[in-house]
Amino acid sequence: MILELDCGNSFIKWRIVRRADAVVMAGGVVDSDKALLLAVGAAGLSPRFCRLVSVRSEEETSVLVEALIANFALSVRKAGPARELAGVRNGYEDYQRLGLDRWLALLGGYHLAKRACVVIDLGTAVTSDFVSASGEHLGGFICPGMPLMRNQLRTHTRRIRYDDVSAEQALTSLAPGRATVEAVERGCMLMLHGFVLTQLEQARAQWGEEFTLFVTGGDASLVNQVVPLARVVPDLVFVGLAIACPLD
Ligand SMILES: Nc1ncnc2c1ncn2[C@@H]1O[C@H](COP(=O)(O)OP(=O)(O)OP(=O)(O)O)[C@@H](O)[C@H]1O
Ligand SMILES: CC(C)(CO)[C@@H](O)C(=O)NCCC(=O)O
Ligand SMILES: [K+]
Repeated sequence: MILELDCGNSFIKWRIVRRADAVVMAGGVVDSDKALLLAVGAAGLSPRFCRLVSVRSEEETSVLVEALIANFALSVRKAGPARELAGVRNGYEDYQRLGLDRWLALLGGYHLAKRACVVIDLGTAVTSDFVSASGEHLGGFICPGMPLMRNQLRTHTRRIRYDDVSAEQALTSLAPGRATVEAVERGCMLMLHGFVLTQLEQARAQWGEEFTLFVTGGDASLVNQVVPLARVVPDLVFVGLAIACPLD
């Protein structure tokens, strides 16, 4: 069994896959190291190996790795930056600065598409990355995700206040809002839609229709309707993780 972790800024996505055939045996989303240790322990599968990607600080990541080793006596491999891997060339001026979750998701996308692709990851932040048919990573974009947009408005204004239930109800339509909650929720949603559509425009300008658009991340479902042809691959980071951290 292999424990796989995607340590994001807000949550840790985890799963345990069988080594022989990569079948997913257990998995989930947790919001702390402690919750992760509990969840993995409760799965009762005793993974002997762990591979992980983290966009957290070195210190935070080390604390987690130590805890995993102490609790489960497994050997841990961390994905690291690379100039080039699996036929893809990192497009950043300083390749070490590209977020490792982005790097793995685009490696996963290129591996699945085997042609030009755009990878959009909707989490705490929303990111987009472009890879050409020949495996050149052309760069990408970073902007705030839905939770950050809405929290910035709540934090920096005095009169924007509403609860989660009304937020969810507000999103049953995207018509102009007639209440604060509708105006904010629908406004932020349209920002997200607009972002996704401009990515599509840039891709078409470069490649015509010869590319694959991937959508991943916890909030992927928010943009489904605007890009019906997109491939929604929730575990794209894990696809890349297996490429970056092979066990043998
Ligand atoms: N306690 C929870 N249990 C199950 N799912 C949760 C829980 N908390 C959040 N989620 C969901 O898990 C997903 C988190 O994945 P996401 O890709 O957004 O990760 P993130 O850490 O916020 O972002 P990033 O990896 O980009 O930094 C979201 O869809 C969120 O709604
Ligand atoms: C952009 C995030 C936060 C998305 O999770 C992550 O990929 C990250 O911390 N990246 C480092 C900055 C960069 O990619 O340019
Ligand atoms: K992510």
